[in-house]
Amino acid sequence: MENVIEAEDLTITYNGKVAVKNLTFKLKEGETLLLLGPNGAGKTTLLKVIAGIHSEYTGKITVLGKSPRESRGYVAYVPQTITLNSEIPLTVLEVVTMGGLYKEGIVHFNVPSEIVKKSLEVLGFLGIKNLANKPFRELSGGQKQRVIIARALMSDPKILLLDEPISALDPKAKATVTSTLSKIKEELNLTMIITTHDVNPLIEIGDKVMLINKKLVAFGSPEEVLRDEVISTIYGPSSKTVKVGERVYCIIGDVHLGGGKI
Ligand SMILES: Nc1ncnc2c1ncn2[C@@H]1O[C@H](COP(=O)(O)OP(=O)(O)OP(=O)(O)O)[C@@H](O)[C@H]1O
Repeated sequence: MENVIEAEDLTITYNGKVAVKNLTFKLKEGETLLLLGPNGAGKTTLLKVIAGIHSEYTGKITVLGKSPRESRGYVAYVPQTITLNSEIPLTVLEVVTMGGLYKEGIVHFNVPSEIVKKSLEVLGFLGIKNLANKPFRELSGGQKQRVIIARALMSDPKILLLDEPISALDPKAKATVTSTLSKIKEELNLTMIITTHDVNPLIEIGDKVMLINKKLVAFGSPEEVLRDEVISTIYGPSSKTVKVGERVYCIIGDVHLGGGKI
């Protein structure tokens, strides 16, 4: 397996001010990285650098062997906030076709039939073809997130970056979005980086976990990173990990890592 992302001593700044520093890690093709850290830790900032949309950094980072800017066409970035004007009554199909139109650089409303066909295929692949003609703004949070993921897949990315895809969802919707991501991982073999405050629902799809807090705190397998002595350095002495079967889960005080109450 090839390394698709390599960072060495990466320090990212905004107008000269350090946001996150000294990140060194490698991610192989098809691996899923769960990126954790408290508010302001630098998670979104790192995704933006990998996506080639923020370039103020020192150190080295390559994406698919090139600079992030050069690899932009192969990376899909799903931001935390879905910026679709809810005043415009777009259907799900229209939202997904947008992903194909961006790729082709097309800016007219006469959507080529092959893009419509592909959009329906992608919706079918994610098991939500039945939503195609529904107004996007009327969907539940979990349905919206899956549609936005479908839109990101329209550009045939090799790398999928997802910023907080399960935050603000109820536990059932978290599980549905996680199984969508699991399907993408299994069947499309994409390399994914997923930021989250709630690692537990996603733990089953994480090959690697990175914990940052303005610098690299830990990077490795879930078992290597999700240990009491590691997470307590960031989340305090009452944070704990528990092993259930083969999986490790995090508990912080009476809440899971940034997530729901237990
Ligand atoms: N556009 C910007 N200009 C200046 N500083 C910024 C900008 N975006 C983020 N920062 C700063 O960079 C640091 C990291 O922010 P970032 O949004 O990457 O954190 P995060 O881990 O994603 O946080 P959260 O979990 O709250 O989304 C913070 O100190 C933040 O204030």
